[in-house]
Amino acid sequence: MRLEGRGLGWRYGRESWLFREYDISISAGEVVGLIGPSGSGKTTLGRILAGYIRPLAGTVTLDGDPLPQTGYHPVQMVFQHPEQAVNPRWTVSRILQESGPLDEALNEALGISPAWLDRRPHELSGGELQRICIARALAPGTRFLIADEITAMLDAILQAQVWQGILHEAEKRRIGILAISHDRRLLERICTRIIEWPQRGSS
Ligand SMILES: Nc1ncnc2c1ncn2[C@@H]1O[C@H](COP(=O)(O)OP(=O)(O)OP(=O)(O)O)[C@@H](O)[C@H]1O
Repeated sequence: MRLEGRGLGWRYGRESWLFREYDISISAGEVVGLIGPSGSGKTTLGRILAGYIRPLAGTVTLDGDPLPQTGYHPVQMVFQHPEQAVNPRWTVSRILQESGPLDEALNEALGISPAWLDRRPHELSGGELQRICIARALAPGTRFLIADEITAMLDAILQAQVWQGILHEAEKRRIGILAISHDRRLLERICTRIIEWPQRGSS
């Protein structure tokens, strides 16, 4: 399976184009790093690939077909700020089950404590809540994961543990990953290849 963006272009309102004619392709099982300057449009690209926004130019396809409009989305995105991605009134257990039944082995691999399940988001730390968002995004229907600075708030040991859990799951299920990060050392450790995001105006 292949997630492909062809000729992608985006700009906000009348601002200059953040990117134009941008091509990107991620295959099943690949872990692709994306690194580049702050504010250059990497998150926006991720949102386009995950189907949150339609590109102003170009197309996104999964094995040649447009991204599905209904049902569970095979391209999941996890953001830098987990508190913005969950319903604050729901329990952790309900948040996790939004995308399918609880997966105890995956939760354990991500360092999710069973004691958190009855809590609400504000009763977890940012790093704890992020692991919930990651587990939710790795439901059985996920084929690609767009990971946007997802472990920036974790210390080095937890960061390593969480990525180990994600990579183990991805390898088992041949999930393709786009890891967006400013941390080149992290990307060099986890990725099969790294893409340098083009400078603004260079494409
Ligand atoms: N909804 C929006 N409306 C207008 N401008 C926006 C919007 N979202 C982002 N921008 C602007 O678009 C540019 C690209 O933002 P984006 O978040 O995609 O960059 P980024 O490369 O992911 O940045 P960072 O590495 O800092 O997370 C920035 O200048 C940002 O201020």
